[in-house]
Amino acid sequence: MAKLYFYYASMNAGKSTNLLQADFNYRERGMRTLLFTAAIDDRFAAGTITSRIGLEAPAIAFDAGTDIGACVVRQHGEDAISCVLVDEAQFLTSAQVDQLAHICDVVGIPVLAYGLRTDFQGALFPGSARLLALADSLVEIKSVCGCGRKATMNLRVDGNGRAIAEGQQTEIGGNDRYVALCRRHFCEALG
Ligand SMILES: Nc1ncnc2c1ncn2[C@@H]1O[C@H](COP(=O)(O)OP(=O)(O)O)[C@@H](O)[C@H]1O
Ligand SMILES: Cc1cn([C@H]2C[C@H](O)[C@@H](COP(=O)(O)O)O2)c(=O)[nH]c1=O
Ligand SMILES: [Zn+2]
Repeated sequence: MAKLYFYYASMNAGKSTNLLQADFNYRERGMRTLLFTAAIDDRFAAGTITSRIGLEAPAIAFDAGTDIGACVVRQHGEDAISCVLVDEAQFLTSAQVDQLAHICDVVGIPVLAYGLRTDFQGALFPGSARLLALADSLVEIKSVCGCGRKATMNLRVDGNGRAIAEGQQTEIGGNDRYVALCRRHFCEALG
């Protein structure tokens, strides 16, 4: 039975790297995959999944209006797909996560979704909340805070490295705008 996996982590933990390794693993065995990433994340070339370690691969860019379920069914009808991989899964809508579950349960293709668990205020993203509720398997990708504890939180910082407590949930950025911290140091930074 195909399963829905949610690989979650803080920023800079290796989510995209893990995704690209899993994708390579399928493709080196001659199996076809379909990759998705959020159109809103424009840090790198549009429609590309890029890891900080330098790996990259083309992907279908999704936004809130993308019917991922229909897209996968159409592509699968043309040439069988062995695995669907989704990066930046925190930006999925709840309905799109339901489509991913449908792809597993009805179409029979495993889905590997990679994303943040929480935002800069420690709140769940909508896509992550639905994945935490629906996924067959929840896998944490671990990274480390400067103090040696597990970095589970994402602190948003300004150009001077000062913590930002208020703002929109979505603000695209990399290591210049976010620092992955353990809960203790995240809470201390927010005062
Ligand atoms: N040259 C490198 N060699 C090994 N690891 C690296 C290198 N550059 C970055 N990394 C590691 O890659 C990880 C970030 O990978 P990435 O897939 O971009 O993360 P995420 O998608 O979770 O934000 C970090 O743990 C970082 O330490
Ligand atoms: C915490 C947080 C993050 N984001 C954005 C910032 C990045 O563009 C992505 C996550 O990138 P990753 O390195 O691939 O994990 O999400 C945001 O919009 N709001 C937030 O609170
Ligand atoms: Zn810490």
